[in-house]
Amino acid sequence: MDTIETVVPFASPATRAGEPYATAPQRYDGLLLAGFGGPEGQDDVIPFLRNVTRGRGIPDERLEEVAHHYRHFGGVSPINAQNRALKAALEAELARRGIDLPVYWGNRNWAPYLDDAVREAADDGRPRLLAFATSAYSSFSSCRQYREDFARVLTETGLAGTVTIDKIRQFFDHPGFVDSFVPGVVEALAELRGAGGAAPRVLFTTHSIPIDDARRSGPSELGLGDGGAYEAQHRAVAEAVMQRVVERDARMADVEWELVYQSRSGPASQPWLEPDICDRIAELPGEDVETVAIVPIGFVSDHMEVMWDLDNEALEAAEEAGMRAIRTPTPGVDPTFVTGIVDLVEERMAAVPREQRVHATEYGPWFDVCRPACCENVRAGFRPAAAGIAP
Ligand SMILES: CC1=C(CCC(=O)O)c2cc3nc(cc4[nH]c(cc5[nH]c(cc1n2)c(C)c5CCC(=O)O)c(CCC(=O)O)c4C)C(CCC(=O)O)=C3C
Ligand SMILES: [Fe+2]
Repeated sequence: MDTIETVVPFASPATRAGEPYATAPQRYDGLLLAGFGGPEGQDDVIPFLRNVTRGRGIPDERLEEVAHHYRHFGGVSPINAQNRALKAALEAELARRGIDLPVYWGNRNWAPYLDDAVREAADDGRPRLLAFATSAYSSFSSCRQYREDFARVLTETGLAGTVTIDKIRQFFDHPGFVDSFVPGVVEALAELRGAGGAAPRVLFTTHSIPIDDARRSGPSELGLGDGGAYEAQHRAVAEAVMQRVVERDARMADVEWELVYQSRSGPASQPWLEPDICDRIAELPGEDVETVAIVPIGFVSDHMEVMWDLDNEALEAAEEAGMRAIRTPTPGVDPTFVTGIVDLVEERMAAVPREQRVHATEYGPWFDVCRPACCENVRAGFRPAAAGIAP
């Protein structure tokens, strides 16, 4: 059998050892902040969407239908500004702790591209990169696609074998992520409930994905069914957030929560995770629910899915249903989140043993290194991925 060196020479020796957790401390030369990317003007919109859908041959007319969300905001996605702010916040926190780790920011789908970030790190003589991707859960879109793009970029730049990229574990249940949602939910519930009102409903919301992708999310041996690790991780995070909310405000012990999905795309014939947030909102008045807190646990910042699909569509659905609704904040550059990311960087550099790692749910601490078929996408077929165990 081929070894990882001959098949996918993209990861550091620490990762190639074949263990799911880093076993020895590892020096890194730079932190690769890997984002999705978004357009920054009307002329960028269609080229950006062609990048997002590359290899799938989607005609421009169909892309123009998706484009209207971006067109509505002048062709500008807020996501790049949010990643610039995150980069600055990470640099400040790394400097505060005296960690010599320059941050290289690169996106999968728009400038600044991952290719340029990796070339820049190589030019600076900093070849051992540790990546933080701005996506917390396990699935093709939120984990593996980043790893495949790392491998593609190392090949296309000719830097495979020179630059290595390891990836920080999926961080859905790191306290830095989980805790950052709590104050917003506490505040929203207090506001919605007012003085002695009925219990509001909490809708934890995340990006829908095809059920085929959900089933394959995470290592198959966990046997998590149709929703896979993706759904299980979200349910666990929702529960952890609610537990912390009730610890802070005991009046909310009777509040019920649900997991809902948003931003579905793709052909109607393909099943995606449900229920859709707007469908649920329309049903709630019939179940005597009068107010709703919408908690975007699937997103690290207020990008287009939040600004359009929640602040526009979901809040409108609530208004039509005659319900009061509050959308709570995403982590953004909240210090709880930023210090949590740097804690994850330190955890990985020091190879902290699994038992000593902080985690807020029974599904954590998630693995440092993915298994061969982890989050594979059958539609896309096999592509090599960085930061994984040898096939
Ligand atoms: C799980 C998930 C996250 C992670 C959540 C997170 O951690 O952020 C995420 C993030 C993002 N997705 C984004 C944008 C898009 N996603 C698309 C398409 C798709 N996303 C999917 C899933 C996810 N996507 C899926 C299964 C598809 C269908 C493709 C297929 O069939 O395989 C399309 C194509 C058009 C369309 O199909 O609608 C666009 C334009 C942006 C940028 C927003 C901005 O600009 O602010 C961000 C951060
Ligand atoms: Fe997406």
